[in-house]
Amino acid sequence: MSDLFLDLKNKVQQANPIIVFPEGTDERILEAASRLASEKVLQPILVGNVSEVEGLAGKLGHDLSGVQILDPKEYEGFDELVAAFVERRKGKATEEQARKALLDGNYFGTMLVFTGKAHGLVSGAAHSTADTVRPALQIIKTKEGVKKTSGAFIMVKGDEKYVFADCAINISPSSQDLAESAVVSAHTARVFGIDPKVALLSFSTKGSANSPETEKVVEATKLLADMNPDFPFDGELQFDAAFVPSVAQKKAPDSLIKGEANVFLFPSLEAGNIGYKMVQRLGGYEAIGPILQGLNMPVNDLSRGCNAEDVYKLALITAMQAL
Ligand SMILES: CC(C)(COP(=O)(O)OP(=O)(O)OC[C@H]1O[C@@H](n2cnc3c(N)ncnc32)[C@H](O)[C@@H]1OP(=O)(O)O)[C@@H](O)C(=O)NCCC(=O)NCCS
Ligand SMILES: CC(=O)OP(=O)(O)O
Repeated sequence: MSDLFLDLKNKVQQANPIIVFPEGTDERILEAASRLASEKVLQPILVGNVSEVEGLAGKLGHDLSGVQILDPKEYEGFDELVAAFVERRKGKATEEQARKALLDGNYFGTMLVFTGKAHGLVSGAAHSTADTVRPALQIIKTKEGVKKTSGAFIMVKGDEKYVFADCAINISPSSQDLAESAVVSAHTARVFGIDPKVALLSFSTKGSANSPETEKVVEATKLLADMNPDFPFDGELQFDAAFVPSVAQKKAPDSLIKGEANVFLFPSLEAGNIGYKMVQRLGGYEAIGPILQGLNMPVNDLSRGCNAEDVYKLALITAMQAL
């Protein structure tokens, strides 16, 4: 495991937080939860039918000592969660709707986090991003000053670390969304020991093309400048002008980041989601995330293409966000 994650593990281990995994019968989740508990890194809660979860763990040879299993149908605090859900949704859910929703692992797990019974949640190995994050958007909500959450990936290969955003949430971000996302992504970079140099990406560099799509990124760069952030940034830049110093010199000689960007803001979810998967699958980078940025409490999504190691690492990140 890289220094980044060994460091995270040491930090998290001291606090030993409770992390809920709504997909208790997913093999990758079981493997990661068993490992996290046996290494005493954190206290996992698996959501699911107890005999089903235990049966599968037994079959796969995973020890569940130190792992709690909660079945929403049998949970003794269920009525309390229903009342808290109805209260939080303020007229948007009846008691009957709340009872139905809370039988779903993602809603149940999110309410455990919201009510302080767990410190964070990791899901999405077997659910789409929409189904994983919707409960968090409705219940946990964004922090003061953050209008929209966005999904960042930490892309890691050896000592190289980059932040890619938004690869998961906002399908067609506005220029304001992009500027705000740049600020929270720079914050995410710092959490992972990256000194942020932010590029707002486009298919155009400094006016080499002109269209509503390029204008959106130009406008986002201006809005970001108005926010007076404490990190270097530039846009609109093509990826090569953002990442390769010799190309930056040709295409954007006055660029503040000089082809040394390490935080990349994609102009649309199409670009971000396709881009991260290409770098992961063709470039051989580990892609850890998506880390949901700007929420009040840590809830993180997995790609359905994840493996147990990805679950383990995203759980470490989630636990660290909870410290
Ligand atoms: C994220 C997503 C699921 C939200 O869509 P949705 O469920 O239709 O959202 P709605 O517009 O119904 O809003 C539901 C709630 O979430 C909130 N919300 C929606 N998007 C949000 C965002 N980006 N940040 C914060 N809150 C958000 C809304 O304000 C609303 O809150 P309310 O019910 O308290 O009023 C949707 O944008 C989506 O599907 N994105 C793409 C996900 C994806 O497939 N990614 C690729 C794989 S990673
Ligand atoms: C993040 C992501 O793309 O998730 P999935 O692969 O599950 O759609």
